[in-house]
Amino acid sequence: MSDLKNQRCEACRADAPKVSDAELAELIRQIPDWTPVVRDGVMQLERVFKFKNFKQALAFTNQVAEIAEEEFHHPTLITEWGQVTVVWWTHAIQGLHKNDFIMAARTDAVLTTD
Ligand SMILES: C[C@H](O)[C@H](O)[C@H]1CNC2=NC(N)=NC(=O)C2=N1
Repeated sequence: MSDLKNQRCEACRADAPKVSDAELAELIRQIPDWTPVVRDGVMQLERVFKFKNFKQALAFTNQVAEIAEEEFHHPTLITEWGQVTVVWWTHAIQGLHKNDFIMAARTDAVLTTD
């Protein structure tokens, strides 16, 4: 199976299944810097990226926004001085889909393509 970061999101329908516990265990190994969190009963993937200042944080935010638009799959982005919190989950299924793991890997790849 190719790396997550080289995969594309699939169109996600409301009846798409959430990842299983076994899939979660396998997929999270490929994005070790991300943490599964549950908020209001919805499982999400979260990572905090640190930067030297607000300008760098904002530039990274915009790069993540670009890939989100490319895949039409969108994160929560909290942009602050020196850090950006990125949270991925699939609203349509109120949980985690493989798309969220692909986008987390694509987010990590933004850092290495500057
Ligand atoms: C209409 C609906 O918002 C769109 O199909 C897309 C937009 N971006 C999205 N992003 C995320 N994370 N989950 C979605 O379910 C989603 N749906």
